[in-house]
Amino acid sequence: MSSAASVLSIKDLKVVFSGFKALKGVDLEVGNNEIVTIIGPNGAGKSTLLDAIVGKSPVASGHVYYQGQDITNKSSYDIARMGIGRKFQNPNVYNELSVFDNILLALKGTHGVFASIAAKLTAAKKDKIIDVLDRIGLLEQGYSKVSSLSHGQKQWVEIGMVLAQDPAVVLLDEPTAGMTADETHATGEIIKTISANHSLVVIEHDMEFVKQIAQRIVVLHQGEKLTEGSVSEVQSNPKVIEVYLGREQINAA
Ligand SMILES: Nc1ncnc2c1ncn2[C@@H]1O[C@H](COP(=O)(O)OP(=O)(O)OP(=O)(O)O)[C@@H](O)[C@H]1O
Repeated sequence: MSSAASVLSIKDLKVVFSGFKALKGVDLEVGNNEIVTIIGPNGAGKSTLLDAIVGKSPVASGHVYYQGQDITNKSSYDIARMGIGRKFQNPNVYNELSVFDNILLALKGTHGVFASIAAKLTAAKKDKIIDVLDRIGLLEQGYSKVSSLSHGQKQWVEIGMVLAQDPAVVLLDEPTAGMTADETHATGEIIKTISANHSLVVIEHDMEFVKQIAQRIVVLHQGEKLTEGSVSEVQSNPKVIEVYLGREQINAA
């Protein structure tokens, strides 16, 4: 059974790759408009967890419920259509098209590059695209080619493409990878804005950024949930310091 208050409810999830247990029974609840941040050492199973939610990694046992419906092992296509949007680490944008056209192509119910751009744009679609551009902070760059944007701005276009699909849940895998400090901070503000209308699960390594956005942090380690809690709870947890934060501090020094 899923929890009534959760938009996403994960129960005892196990993922096994050729005998290797990447997830060993993970539970996770994500509430409406909540930002859940996942941290943990390399290989902890963070990406695998998001992959399992969107039907990209096969679930060996356990369940994923979305809005009370069991979506375990449904196809990625069906899960995306139902309302779970996923942004991957690498930008997957059309560089030679404008920011506006990239968002247009991602709009729900839009099919094919030529058909979408050639079709007459309804006022409703235009408003929707402008709203997305506003939320990702790229209104002024709407008619710029994506190729002219910075790395960080390209990442925001991709977030915009996810938003254009109207997902209830947005999953982001290291959204600030490769970004400057200013871009990282701006990404945090974008995520907070987005959370007014969506629930988010964000994998992140940058602890400053985690502190900026985090409401609840889940710590994964070797395929298991080590703990979860607020920033201060997690930061003062000796087990987390031992397996992750201590190491991060040494890396940052
Ligand atoms: N398709 C796969 N086939 C086999 N093993 C895999 C596969 N995907 C992930 N793994 C293994 O599962 C474990 C968890 O990987 P995962 O990418 O989920 O970790 P992560 O916490 O996201 O790490 P990172 O911070 O390095 O991205 C790793 O040991 C990885 O090598």
